[in-house]
Amino acid sequence: MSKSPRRAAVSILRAWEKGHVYADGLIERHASRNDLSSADRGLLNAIVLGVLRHRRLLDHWIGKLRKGKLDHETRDILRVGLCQLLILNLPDHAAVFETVELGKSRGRGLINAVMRRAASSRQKLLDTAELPPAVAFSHPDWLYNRWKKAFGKDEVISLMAFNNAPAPTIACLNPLTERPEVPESDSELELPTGYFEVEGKVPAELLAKGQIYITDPATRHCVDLLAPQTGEKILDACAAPGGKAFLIAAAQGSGKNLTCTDSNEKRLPRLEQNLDRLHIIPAGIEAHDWTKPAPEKWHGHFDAILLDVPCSNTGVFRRRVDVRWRLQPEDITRLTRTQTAILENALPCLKPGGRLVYSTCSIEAEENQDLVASFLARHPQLKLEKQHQALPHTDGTDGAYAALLVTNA
Ligand SMILES: C[S@@+](CC[C@H](N)C(=O)[O-])C[C@H]1O[C@@H](n2cnc3c(N)ncnc32)[C@H](O)[C@@H]1O
Repeated sequence: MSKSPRRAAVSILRAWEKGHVYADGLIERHASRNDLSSADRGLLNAIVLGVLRHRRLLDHWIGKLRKGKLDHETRDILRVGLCQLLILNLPDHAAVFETVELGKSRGRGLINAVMRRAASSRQKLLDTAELPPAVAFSHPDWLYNRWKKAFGKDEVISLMAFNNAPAPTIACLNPLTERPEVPESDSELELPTGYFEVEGKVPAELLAKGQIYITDPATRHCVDLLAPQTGEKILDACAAPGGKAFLIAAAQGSGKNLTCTDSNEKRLPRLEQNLDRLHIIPAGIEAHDWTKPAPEKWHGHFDAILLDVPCSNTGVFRRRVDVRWRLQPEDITRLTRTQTAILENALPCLKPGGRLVYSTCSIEAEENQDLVASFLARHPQLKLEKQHQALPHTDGTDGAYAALLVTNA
């Protein structure tokens, strides 16, 4: 039986709180399980992402509207209700009535009272100017403090505001297939050639035929730095689900000299399917954990290597809305150890004179510029040719870092 999207939102928030699964996966699973219409799917998505983006502010409002303890379920119902009322601006009567319906009979009086109080004090609640920025823009204190140190207070506020705005869906045309008719668009985004904003429904047919790939334009920086040439042997070491492998094959005119690896075997079928749909037959797809030494067969084998390493994802918070609540400071330190090991083990696989691009979707210097600088200090045969850091709030794209390292011939 079809469940209301609001009820599904509460179940998802409960599951999210208890487990380690990311929100996108939970939304997809619940939407299919409950057989939601596309309008209801849209509402479910907006509510869950809205609650996760504005979680800290919603809790601040709940604290203002109701003193005393709340059980977890009632708190989630109130988050869902206040998100509809104050973030999504849905009509008061629907937001209040539908939210009260979500409660068990003994809790409905409380939910009703909080929702009505919120509706009548809307203006006051929405005036967040006096709140600490990390509360007003719903980010953890440690990240706010870290970014304030790195970027300055004004910039961190623009960054947090950017992270809370819904992200556009952007598609890249596949130059390996016939150019399709692209849907008309009123997009105001300035996009590179070959990219367009998808407004409304994603064109399923173009996707299925491999004529487009959904991606953010920031993902191209690392491949631009790598500058793959036709005929070169290239390794995409952390390749799943295949976004950058697609760009490399597109630049080379085919995937026949491209080797893709990933340590997560479960992600390999999706990588293979994506490449297949995009008309790319790579030289090989293999499971390999690059924190371990490279197999002998790859030593000195590649003209160019892309290391699109696992990272904190701090550049993509507007798309991965719940990462800010999962990430801990010690995760960044742990990730830098993995990133360094991947670099060290991939380096011997370059041919003399080869090129290596290290890339992340992080905006943390510790994972980017600092890590590359220490790597270079240990390998004087390498030179930093170029690096590029895209910042979400200044570039208007996802955050991304890429560094091109070249070896002496
Ligand atoms: C940022 S994602 C790569 C995205 C991909 N390049 C794309 O454009 O679609 C990082 C990938 O690194 C993989 N990974 C994590 N640790 C790894 C390791 N030690 N060796 C190889 N791959 C690893 C993850 O499974 C994940 O698929």
